[in-house]
Amino acid sequence: MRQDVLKWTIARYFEAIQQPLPASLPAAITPDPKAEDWGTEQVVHDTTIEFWDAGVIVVEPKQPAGKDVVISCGVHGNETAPIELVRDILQDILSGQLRVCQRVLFLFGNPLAMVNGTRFVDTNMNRLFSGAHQQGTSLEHQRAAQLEHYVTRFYRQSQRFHYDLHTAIRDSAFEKFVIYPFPHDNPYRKDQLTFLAECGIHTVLLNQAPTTTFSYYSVRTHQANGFTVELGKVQPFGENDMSRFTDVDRMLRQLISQPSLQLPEFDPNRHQIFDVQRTINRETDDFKLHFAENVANFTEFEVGYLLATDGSKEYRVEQAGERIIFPNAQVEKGQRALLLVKPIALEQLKLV
Ligand SMILES: O=C(O)CCC(=O)N[C@@H](CCC(=O)O)C(=O)O
Ligand SMILES: [Zn+2]
Repeated sequence: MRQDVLKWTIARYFEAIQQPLPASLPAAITPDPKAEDWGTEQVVHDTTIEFWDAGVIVVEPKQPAGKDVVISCGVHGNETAPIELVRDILQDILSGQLRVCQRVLFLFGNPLAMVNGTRFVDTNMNRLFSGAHQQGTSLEHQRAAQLEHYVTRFYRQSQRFHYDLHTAIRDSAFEKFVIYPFPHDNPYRKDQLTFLAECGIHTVLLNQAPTTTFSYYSVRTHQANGFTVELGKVQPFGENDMSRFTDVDRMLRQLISQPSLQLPEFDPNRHQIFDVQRTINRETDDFKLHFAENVANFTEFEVGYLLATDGSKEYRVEQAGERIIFPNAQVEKGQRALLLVKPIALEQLKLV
């Protein structure tokens, strides 16, 4: 009996970093010491599946149809729904049930944090891309550098995609949404918005500045169509309602198994767009949010409402319609503790 590819990832990663596995882990990630390993390469239906590293799996059809697709998950270790979704797609490829015609790089981002059941171990890995990993030596710094290296080694053809799958810490008024990384002078893509809508994702946040996230890295460095994709709320392994993700699962499978994806016409009414107005970084030890833990992403407060204090500095709602995203008072100093977004009309975007 073969190990499943997720359990194999955990076993391989812990071998590589020469650390013992914790005695008790969730069943979904507990390696079976007696099970057969995947080795370094498998061939299924004329497609080679290469195991470049723990959690770094390249699917290489004999005659690729033109797209290079990166699908990553587990950059935050406790965001389990995307990890289970990617595992299931991979299992179907490895068993021959899903025939792939595009080149695909699957990544399980942070196996150490997956085992810990935490967002990260030493530091938030999704702040360490575009070279930021050079400023430290933790395992997360090392892993971010390796992930950049593997993405660089993978991208070869000109049509490039990267869907970095996450879940949010809080509930969200719009359960699924994406962060569209800052495109610099490039237009927003109608076909990508339509693909996302077919995934059941109709809410889009436009980031208006460079960041050190994984998706921005692929967009900026490799000219990929890339997104941070938020698929609901963090849950422990085995407790996700995977029926919430059937559209995402179906569209990712179509993307990698069809030579040319048949999408409906672009329809502006399918998308609601938010512009990031303000990014509030934590500056002091005394950063506080002035609303409850259970207040959902996209909640709107009245103008003047005191959202947060950072030492003596106050952050209030400045404009009608501002909504909160990703509030987190526990972030390291210098990191983003809150985003404020506002709806904008799709007509205002440069679209192609
Ligand atoms: O729910 C939260 O507070 C965070 C969820 C999450 O991990 N979001 C990503 C967004 C990355 C981006 O801005 O593209 C993150 O914070 O890394
Ligand atoms: Zn995340």
